[in-house]
Amino acid sequence: MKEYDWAGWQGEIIATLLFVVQGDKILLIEKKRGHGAGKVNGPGGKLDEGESPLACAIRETREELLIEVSDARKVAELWFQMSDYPSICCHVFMGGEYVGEPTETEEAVPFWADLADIPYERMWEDDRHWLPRILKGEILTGKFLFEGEKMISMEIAPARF
Ligand SMILES: Nc1nc2c([nH]c(=O)n2[C@H]2C[C@H](O)[C@@H](COP(=O)(O)OP(=O)(O)OP(=O)(O)O)O2)c(=O)[nH]1
Repeated sequence: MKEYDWAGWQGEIIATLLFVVQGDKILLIEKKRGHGAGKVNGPGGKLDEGESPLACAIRETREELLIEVSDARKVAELWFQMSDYPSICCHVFMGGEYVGEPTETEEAVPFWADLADIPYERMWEDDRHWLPRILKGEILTGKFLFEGEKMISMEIAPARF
């Protein structure tokens, strides 16, 4: 894997992801449009002006799945440096309580996956390295360098927020 100097790195975009877990299931989406369309991911997107990452994660999940999550907490911060898209600092949240029914929208098709059978082959290449760890309760930072769709550098470390 390639070395990358992250000193002084700043994301051009600040974005969020929110993973809802209930029992042995995780709520995922097939993303219909935007960056990563066609991939499986959690709901999320860019911060609005003046919005906090937590408020953004909850809003994006409301807009994409029509559910209101009430107990989201931050579990990871991921830095994505990409060759073909502005760099993204992504705040990742996890929750388990919500009202509403996960519903398909213009942005996403929701589905529940078994925690033991998450479809990593349909997800971004880095996800298999950090998602299992946050699902076990770890708090992480991750730094990922992409050349197109290919991950060419990865650093993951324990964190506290
Ligand atoms: N799980 C995962 N998510 C990623 C990776 N790279 C990456 O940009 N994302 C997520 C972070 C953001 O939620 C989203 C990209 O942000 P974006 O804000 O540019 O795209 P979007 O079209 O969803 O945004 P929006 O217009 O709805 O606000 O994709 C990755 O490697 N793994």
